[in-house]
Amino acid sequence: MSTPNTPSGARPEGRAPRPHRRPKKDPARMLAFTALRAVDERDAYANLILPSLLRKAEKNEGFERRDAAFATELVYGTLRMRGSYDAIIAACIDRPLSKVDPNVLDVLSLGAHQLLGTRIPAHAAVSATVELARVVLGDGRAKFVNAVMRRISAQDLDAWLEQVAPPYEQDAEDHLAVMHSHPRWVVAALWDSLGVWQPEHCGRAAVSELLAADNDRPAVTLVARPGRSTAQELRDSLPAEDTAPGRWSPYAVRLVEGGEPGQVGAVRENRAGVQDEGSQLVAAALAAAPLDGRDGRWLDACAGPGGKAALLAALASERGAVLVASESQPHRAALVARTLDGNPGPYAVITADGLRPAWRPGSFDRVLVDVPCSGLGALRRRPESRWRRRPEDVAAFNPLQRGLLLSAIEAARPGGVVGYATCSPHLAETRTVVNDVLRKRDDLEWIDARPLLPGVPDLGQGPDVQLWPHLHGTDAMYLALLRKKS
Ligand SMILES: C[S@@+](CC[C@H](N)C(=O)[O-])C[C@H]1O[C@@H](n2cnc3c(N)ncnc32)[C@H](O)[C@@H]1O
Repeated sequence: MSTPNTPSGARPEGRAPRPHRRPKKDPARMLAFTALRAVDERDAYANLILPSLLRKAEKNEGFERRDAAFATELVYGTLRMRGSYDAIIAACIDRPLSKVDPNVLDVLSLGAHQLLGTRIPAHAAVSATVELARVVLGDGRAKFVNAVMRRISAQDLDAWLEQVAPPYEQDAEDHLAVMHSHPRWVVAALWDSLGVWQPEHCGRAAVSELLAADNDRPAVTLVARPGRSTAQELRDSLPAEDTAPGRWSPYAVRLVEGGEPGQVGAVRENRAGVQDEGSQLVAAALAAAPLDGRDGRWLDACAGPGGKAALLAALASERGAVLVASESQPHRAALVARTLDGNPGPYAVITADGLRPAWRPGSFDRVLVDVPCSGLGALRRRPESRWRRRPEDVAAFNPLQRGLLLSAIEAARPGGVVGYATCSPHLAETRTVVNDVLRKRDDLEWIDARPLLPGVPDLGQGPDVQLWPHLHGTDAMYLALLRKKS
């Protein structure tokens, strides 16, 4: 609070002027603010900018693991919950959010997350946010931040959401969008898809669970590349309490709080990697699809950065087959080469446009085409992407998705198998693409993928499969398997 001056400008007797105190710099909060600004201003990706800021802070500011974990939680949590926090901040100020300086809004969002999404005591969250505001915004705007933070601290998250979300009965999608911090169009798209795949479990409770799962931090999952390491080896290389077995994939190990992939020798040696179980299931299902005749040439037509290719290459090696991993972006092809390095059997990494194939038609026995997509199935991992994506992006991907699937079909021999995968449950990117292609061709048989994901429940009516974060604990991967008739 500033001390009011007397009319003459002299301070009232007996009250010494408060000495100006330099604001205290808090490195973790400063770093979180810098990361948020980069995401907002330069469209940076949090999962890329944050590790580089943390590396610098470790080197120059002596950041420890605890500081890094705190800064990461601040950035990821704030970005994920931004929709809910914006609605709450809007209720605490008397002008539209669009009129608030984005720097101020980022400080307020970080503060709202500390107040409403962490266990930091309210007084500490308010004072740390005001200190941050003094450093990055100056004393004048810090007073505004102080006032808003005090209003936010008046109630907890549930009470705020109850107050600011429109009633469910009035507008169900808007209600869920505010409650679970998703754009409304994403709520609508996920709900539509859930309704098709899980008609019995697609009511308010189920869709709320799905949206809430998008806001959970996903556990880090490792893949033991077959023939190169085993799940048991991975578990043995960490303290028992740091790991849990995979739920569905025989190659998976889940890291629980505290487990670090870098501590695992097999990961450092590329014999294992970090990979969501959904992706492991997709690669394993393609490899397990029944096939008559030759089974020696496999293609991953959209391989970058190489997670599924590495599992496929390891499985191919065990069977004496060769994997060609193809990717259109040279820098991503380089990542594929790095991921596949040391694979025991033969493989090739090439840079090629899947729409203009570098191979003769009918060359391959198994083909995976894991197409570029909206990524709505991996919102847990990329906290800013839900705010960046637009509904029109989905339509924009469609011609490429269809083209890549048709090309993959051309690449397969008669009798060969094609797996069409997306990391999105949006119907326009999944079943609609496959149905469109099936309508145009009579040389394809739609294989039931469900038995190829043994033990995995709630996969729908088939023949394709859709995984869900709230049901399977995986990204929302989609897989359709097609066999080219002989
Ligand atoms: C969803 S990602 C694949 C992820 C990968 N399968 C994995 O598990 O690591 C899609 C990839 O397709 C690539 N891509 C986009 N257009 C392509 C094209 N026309 N031909 C080949 N690859 C393409 C993108 O660069 C991206 O690396």
